[in-house]
Amino acid sequence: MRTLITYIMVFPKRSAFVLIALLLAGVAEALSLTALLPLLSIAVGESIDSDIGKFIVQIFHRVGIEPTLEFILLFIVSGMLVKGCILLLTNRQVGHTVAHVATALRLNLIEALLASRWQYYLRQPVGALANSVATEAYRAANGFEHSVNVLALAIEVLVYSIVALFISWEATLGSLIIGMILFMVLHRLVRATKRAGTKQTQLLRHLLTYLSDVLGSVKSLKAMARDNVADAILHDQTQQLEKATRKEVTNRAALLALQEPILAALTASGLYIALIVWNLSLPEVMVMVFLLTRTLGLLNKMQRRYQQLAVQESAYWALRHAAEDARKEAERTTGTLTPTLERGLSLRHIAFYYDQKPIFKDLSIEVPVRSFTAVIGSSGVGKSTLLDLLCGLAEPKSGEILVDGVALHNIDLRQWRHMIGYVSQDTVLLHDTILNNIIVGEPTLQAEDVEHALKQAGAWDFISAFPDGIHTIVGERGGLLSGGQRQRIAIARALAHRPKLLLLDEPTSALDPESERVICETLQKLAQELTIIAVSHQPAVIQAADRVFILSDGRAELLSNAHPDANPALSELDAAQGEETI
Ligand SMILES: Nc1ncnc2c1ncn2[C@@H]1O[C@H](COP(=O)(O)OP(=O)(O)OP(=O)(O)O)[C@@H](O)[C@H]1O
Repeated sequence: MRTLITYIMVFPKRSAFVLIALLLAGVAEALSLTALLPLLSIAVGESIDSDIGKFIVQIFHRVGIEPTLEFILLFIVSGMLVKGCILLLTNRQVGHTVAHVATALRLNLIEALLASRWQYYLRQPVGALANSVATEAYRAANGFEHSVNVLALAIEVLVYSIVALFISWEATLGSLIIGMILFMVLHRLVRATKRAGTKQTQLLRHLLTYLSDVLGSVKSLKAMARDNVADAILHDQTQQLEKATRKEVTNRAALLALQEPILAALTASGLYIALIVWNLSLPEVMVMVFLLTRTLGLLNKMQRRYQQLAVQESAYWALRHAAEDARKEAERTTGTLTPTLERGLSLRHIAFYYDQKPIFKDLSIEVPVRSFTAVIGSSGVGKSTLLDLLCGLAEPKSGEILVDGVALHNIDLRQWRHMIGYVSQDTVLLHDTILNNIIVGEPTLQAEDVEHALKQAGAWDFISAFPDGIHTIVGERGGLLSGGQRQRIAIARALAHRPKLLLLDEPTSALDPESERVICETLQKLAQELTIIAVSHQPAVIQAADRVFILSDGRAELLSNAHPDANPALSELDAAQGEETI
């Protein structure tokens, strides 16, 4: 019930439209059916003595129409036709609405997640997100359809009951009470279906999270013949899912199977009481039985719809809670100032912790504009974290990050990030063309910008050699390209929007010496126009940099100001790594 009300409150206009349409369809049908009574009286040659019958005949006379058999038949058929047309329009609207609801739920979750703090986002399993966007959104939208149908059927029951009340209020009340008892008795099956639905939602989440992890590392698993281990776990989860689905289907079938005989028994009893105990006339009894069977039939249909809603509702709540949790963890953007990068960047006395784990204690770094700064240090010392701080993906606990002397927390983060080109350590390309892999997220980019960036990144030569050039599909996670080719495309992606600050996390780790030399030369050239900070272990990058900082013990130390032939940073790095191993 809570889900039903929530759906209506979340999508009020669409629900109202569908409901009104369904209501009109119900009224059209009920009105045409009320004509049944005089029709039957005329058909069997009896005088019309019921109130409703007289009332209808009076209305016909008032509008100057003689209620002949032909006319009443035509009236009923027209009523049904109107109902059919309204239903057609309604169902069309329901279809549109279901698609709209699914899209709205998907976008809501994706937007909330993308706007969340980086630390929160990092903890979300990708498979669960894919499951939410695909399966849960679809199931939740179907739940909306069932909700509106439950409401529409409830209104139809009301309309039918009102019509039936005019004929015999005793029989109507009696059958509604019996209908309610039936509803309550069979509600156990609805509750069991709800549990099966919740189980399915949980299992699908786990299954898809695990599946996406397995598929992400399938190469190494296959190479070590461990893919059967994944099989076993997936098999087990699939079996549990099958069990939950079986329960749901069985409960649904049981509800359907039990409703019909109970309804038949009730109708037979009603017929007996009306004919034998109350001595009603045959036309009256026939119309009444028709209306009551229909009312109880509608009640049953409503319960079946409600059962289907119970299966899907857990998907809606799972999706909604995921979005709400993400919104609670939304990135705080307090800054409003427009950033410039004319003088340089300063990190002053930065302290940073992951939970309780200290990464930086007192980190200070100065980076002038139009320079190439390399940051080195042993693994796990905090090099990538430093780049996260510069992008505003992580916030220092104390100390300041200044951009042209303005504190980063006073700067509009989105504008600041628009000025950044970022190449991450693990280059993951989209399963799309090279062109789209570079344009991604920046609709203003043209093919010329892409070509320029590819040339800057030293990728143009190998791409022009492909038969489809920049329209070549790179495969799943860029799997159809070599590691070095992927990295150069990632660098081109970072350069395409002509950033002012280029941040690179191990930019040449997958390159052969020749490609690395080309990239380093490119970076040196680029440093004449923009500011570059590269985290690296590669000697070539360290040698190419103007300035090298080494991170250790939560601090940064400047090692050189130029790139001499024998860079002291390299021996410092070796020493630091040696200490780490000891
Ligand atoms: N999101 C996170 N939550 C908690 N701890 C983290 C998180 N990210 C990194 N760490 C930890 O913080 C430390 C610094 O990580 P970081 O990735 O910055 O190191 P790094 O110097 O770039 O390492 P590498 O050279 O191996 O890439 C590591 O010990 C890591 O385990």
